[in-house]
Amino acid sequence: MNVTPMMQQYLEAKGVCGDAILFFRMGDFYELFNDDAKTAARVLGMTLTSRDKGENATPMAGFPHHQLDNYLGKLIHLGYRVAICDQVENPKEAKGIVRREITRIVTPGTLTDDALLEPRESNYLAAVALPGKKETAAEVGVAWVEMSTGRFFSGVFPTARLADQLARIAPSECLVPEESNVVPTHLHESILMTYRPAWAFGKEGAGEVLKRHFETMTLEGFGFGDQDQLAVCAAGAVLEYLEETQRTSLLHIERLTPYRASSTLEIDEATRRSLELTRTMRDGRRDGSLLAAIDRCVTVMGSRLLGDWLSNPLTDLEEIHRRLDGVEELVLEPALARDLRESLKEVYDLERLLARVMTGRASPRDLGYICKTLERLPHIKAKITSRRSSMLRLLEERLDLCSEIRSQLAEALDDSLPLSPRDGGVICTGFNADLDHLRGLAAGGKQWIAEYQKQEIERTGIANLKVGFNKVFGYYLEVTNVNRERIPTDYIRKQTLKNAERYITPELKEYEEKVLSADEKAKDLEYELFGQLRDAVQLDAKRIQQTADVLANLDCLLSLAELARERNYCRPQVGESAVLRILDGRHPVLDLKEIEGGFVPNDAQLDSESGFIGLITGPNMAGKSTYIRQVALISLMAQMGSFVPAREADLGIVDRIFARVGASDELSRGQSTFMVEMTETARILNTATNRSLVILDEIGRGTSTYDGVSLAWSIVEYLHDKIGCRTLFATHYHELTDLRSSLPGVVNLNVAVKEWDDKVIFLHKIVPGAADKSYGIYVARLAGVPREVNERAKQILNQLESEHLDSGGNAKIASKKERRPKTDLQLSLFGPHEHPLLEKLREVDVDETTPLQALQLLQAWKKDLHDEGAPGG
Ligand SMILES: Nc1ncnc2c1ncn2[C@@H]1O[C@H](COP(=O)(O)OP(=O)(O)OP(=O)(O)O)[C@@H](O)[C@H]1O
Repeated sequence: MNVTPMMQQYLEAKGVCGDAILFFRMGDFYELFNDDAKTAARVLGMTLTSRDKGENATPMAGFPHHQLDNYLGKLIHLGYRVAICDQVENPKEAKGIVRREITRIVTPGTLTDDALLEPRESNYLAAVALPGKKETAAEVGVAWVEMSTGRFFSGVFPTARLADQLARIAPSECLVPEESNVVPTHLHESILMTYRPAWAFGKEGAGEVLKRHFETMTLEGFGFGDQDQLAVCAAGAVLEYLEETQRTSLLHIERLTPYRASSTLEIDEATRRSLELTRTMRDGRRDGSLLAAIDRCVTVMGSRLLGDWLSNPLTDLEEIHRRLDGVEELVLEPALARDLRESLKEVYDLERLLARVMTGRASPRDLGYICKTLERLPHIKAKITSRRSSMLRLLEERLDLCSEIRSQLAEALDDSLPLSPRDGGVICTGFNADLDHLRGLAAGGKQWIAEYQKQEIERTGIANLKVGFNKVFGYYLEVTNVNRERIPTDYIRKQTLKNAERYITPELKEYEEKVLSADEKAKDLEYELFGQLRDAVQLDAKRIQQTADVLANLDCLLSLAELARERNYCRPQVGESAVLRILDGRHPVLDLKEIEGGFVPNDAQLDSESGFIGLITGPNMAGKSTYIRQVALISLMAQMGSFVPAREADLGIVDRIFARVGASDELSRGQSTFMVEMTETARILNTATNRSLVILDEIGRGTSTYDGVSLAWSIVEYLHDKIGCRTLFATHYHELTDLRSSLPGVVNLNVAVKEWDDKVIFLHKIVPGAADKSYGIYVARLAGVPREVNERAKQILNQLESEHLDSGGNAKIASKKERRPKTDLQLSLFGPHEHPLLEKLREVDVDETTPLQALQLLQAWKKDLHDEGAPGG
């Protein structure tokens, strides 16, 4: 097969971009070939064509170059890597075929394009390093970087906690050694796994790459010691990958911060999911999560940092108080807070702007945004000077005004700036004398041309003679054919049109030269000056980065203060003792929603005196899950330094929060709901300490009643006797309320319900004592289960309540004779003969049936009946 030189070039590029899809620039288009074209046709619906015919036929698909972001974005979000091969020389100057090179490889974790990033969310690339090839090793190193801002962290974690850490970081891509399966497969759905050669994670290579990048002899200066070897390996693998994929500078990654898990509250993966901290359980989106509900930041930097605060609540009392003090001061000074928020509204995304400067991608407009942001600083600094709280004082101290670079930018930049630095209009008049001179020349030349046109009209008497300009001939004189006779002899003909002729004169050409070259020189000079400005910003990068961090912190405090004021939150007392006392607590997310009758606040008290294990019984839909979740969220919010939705709260620091709430969709893990529930419960029992907070909902529901009760019973005993941690346990098993008599730390709670006129009203109020009824049947009625089924269920319930269970543990239902007086419901329902459905109905354990299951059963029964009645059925 003949390969054209262009195709040869394509194949070479393809050879070095691994499994990435290659966008190959040809003129004004990006083209995809072979399998790449087929993939794009399949996943993006691009039209598949063919280049050449016969044996050389090559599948091909393409799009206009200005749609790059669009196609790139789609592929990246679908989890593909994309390599971009651009033309790197001007086709006009090319000798032979134009030179092309891969200019970057874009992957989900290395995005820097604004168009492809969520402004309010961090986008991390992570790497996991293992000691040698040992997957069974006790520890792993994990590093993660945010390419668009340059934030870079690394730490060592127990291998058993890897999934928890990855859930916390939520990277979009993760580098792992080839052939390693260290990352649990269920995480592969949300994180693109990129396999790298083992050497990339090696001790020597990693150390070298880091030292070279940071230009240091050792990493001790960053706080890394011998025990952090794996953290260094992971960080090295990250940098090595960035060097390979990014063809731009990585200067904005100027620090590697060691991450110490001990200073943050541990939240495992399942808990994070159950509590919907930063994403919802149902669709994994930010909307609907706790973060979205509490975010009142006015800058995107603030929003990203708030996400970090929420994902990493603190355990250090002093640090928690520092944040709370800062929030409190802003709550108590609403005018100050308002003023600061107004100022922050004019602050741009300094972190990402700076990263663009460092990687050489900043536009003149970006520099303008940096300048505008820096101009807000003196006002902000003045406002936070001499404040009471140490947090605000510290922020004030760290807020570097960056005055020199600010005035440099302000003096140089024009008011309205272009996107491209090459088109001129970047530098304002008065900044550079040479530039002003060139612009004067260009403008003067234009003026001369206008005069010249006037003069020539007078000289020739041709009223419609005009001077025009095009790229091929430059300036010309245009005369319509009617006036051809009057053309002076010194006109030189250049171009003939249908109705007119175009001429030049030596004089015109001379001025053209002046104008064009002045214009061009002015643009070149502007480009040079722009480059100098960009370099100047680069030199001050550290200072600007620090200021960006201050602004983000300030915005977070203001956001928390705004929320506290808006929703009437209180400052929690946070201390060392193992108490949990909340008065009139509310669920931070539901509290914001319109709920009929309003959200009902609830108290909570867990401590060694009044009981540290709260056992909550109550009907379905009463609000048990909401209540226990709300207690966990309030504790967590307090430890991130936030005020909490309550009238009062006294919360002893917790080291870990465990929540097993609601069955999530576990099918993808290939495990039954019950298995997952027990695995998670096992983890809680094995890792909780007496400083932890445990929230359990309906444990044991997925198995038979006796199994379930027994398990739930022994779990509560274990938590009580062996762990002694604050616990809330919501359950349907009323039997468990007997635990109170044998375990002094257990306190029974239930959700108040009012019965009125055969109806049940959920009051959503948690009250002391055990629930005496289940109300599942009422809930089934609410869900729309037909009245007949409901009536019969009530009957069965009455029987069960009087007779309980038989010796085999099965629901004992009265025999036919006992059960059926003449007016009995079954007669009217199913006729005089025992219908097979009755047997099925008897088998139903109403206590164990959710409204949904009841509906499904009913549907199945109706179908049976229908099939039976059908002709021939
Ligand atoms: N304190 C409250 N104030 C007002 N409405 C509430 C309150 N708590 C819960 N609700 C409402 O009740 C609904 C059911 O709450 P929740 O899911 O917590 O009940 P549950 O007792 O856990 O039910 P199940 O046992 O069926 O899971 C919620 O969706 C909410 O609309």
